[in-house]
Amino acid sequence: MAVYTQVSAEALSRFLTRFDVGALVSAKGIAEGVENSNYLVDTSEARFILTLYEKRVAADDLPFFMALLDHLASKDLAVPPAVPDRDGRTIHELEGRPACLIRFLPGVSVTQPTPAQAFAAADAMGAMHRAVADFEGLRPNSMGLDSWRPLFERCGRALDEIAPGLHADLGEALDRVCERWDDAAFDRCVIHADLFPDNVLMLGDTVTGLIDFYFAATDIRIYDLAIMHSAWSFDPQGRNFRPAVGDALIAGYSQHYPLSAAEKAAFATLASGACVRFALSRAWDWLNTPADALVTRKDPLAYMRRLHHYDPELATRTA
Ligand SMILES: Nc1ncnc2c1ncn2[C@@H]1O[C@H](COP(=O)(O)OP(=O)(O)OP(=O)(O)O)[C@@H](O)[C@H]1O
Ligand SMILES: N[C@@H](CCO)C(=O)O
Repeated sequence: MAVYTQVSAEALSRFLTRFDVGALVSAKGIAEGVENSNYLVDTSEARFILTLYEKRVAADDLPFFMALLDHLASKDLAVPPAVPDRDGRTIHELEGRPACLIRFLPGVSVTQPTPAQAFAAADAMGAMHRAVADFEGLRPNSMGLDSWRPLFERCGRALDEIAPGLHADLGEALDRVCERWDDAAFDRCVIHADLFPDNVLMLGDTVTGLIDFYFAATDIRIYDLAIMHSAWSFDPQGRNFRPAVGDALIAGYSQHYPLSAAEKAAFATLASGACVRFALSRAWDWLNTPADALVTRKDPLAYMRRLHHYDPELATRTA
């Protein structure tokens, strides 16, 4: 579940009076997601998502995220903008947390994407990268390459409590990625940086929403596709690679930006970097979330297994 902050019906009704959105009819906590508290809110006029921002989203970053959502929505991309109140403000405070009322988009996120769905989703990512060409916002990637070693060191030897050998394996993978990563070689732009299947809403093979931009940052453009490739082209445990899905992602994205020879050559390193990034954030959460918490912990080892697909020479203690 992801409802960390409870919002009372009274507080929500009062909150909604700031907007021209009608009166509160119902509100339900949304179980999906791990980062923020989300409610599905129905009013007499429409349906909305109410998001209260929790630990990982810094309030100072919200103006960047809201400007990005607005920019993408204004270009007719299926991205939900925040709803402004009567004074034009989109960022609020509710129950002591930063909060935004977001337009609801139809669709469901797929758990086992087909190649056709992967093609459509990567096509949408390519369209997003085109659409940010004239977006002026910049945000350093707080989960980018420079953050991985400090996070690895903060996890420390406790990694071996998750699986014996994880400290050595992840350390070796990190060294190899850092040696090979060439920041200067590729185009940069604002990337989504977390476009997992659960952050794409679909109806059939059509993308109806790209959501959860709260890791969006300025970074290597093709790294966004590498993150997506590592998230979409495997079963959730990371055991089986699904080449048809991987190929469809590259084909869908190439409709906007065909991969250059240098990008093709670096793709496995960028995808290994994505695996290190998600193995580390998952490991940190694993070590710092009590086993009986209501939030489902995501398995870091599912990303160690993916790592071995992209870098088969790595040691295999934890895959
Ligand atoms: N604009 C929207 N329209 C429709 N549904 C939405 C919208 N935004 C969020 N949702 C629903 O809420 C769920 C949780 O949202 P979201 O992924 O943003 O949460 P999160 O806690 O940031 O999650 P994550 O763990 O992926 O970082 C989504 O899976 C989706 O079902
Ligand atoms: N998409 C991330 C969680 C949100 O950052 C993961 O699956 O590890």
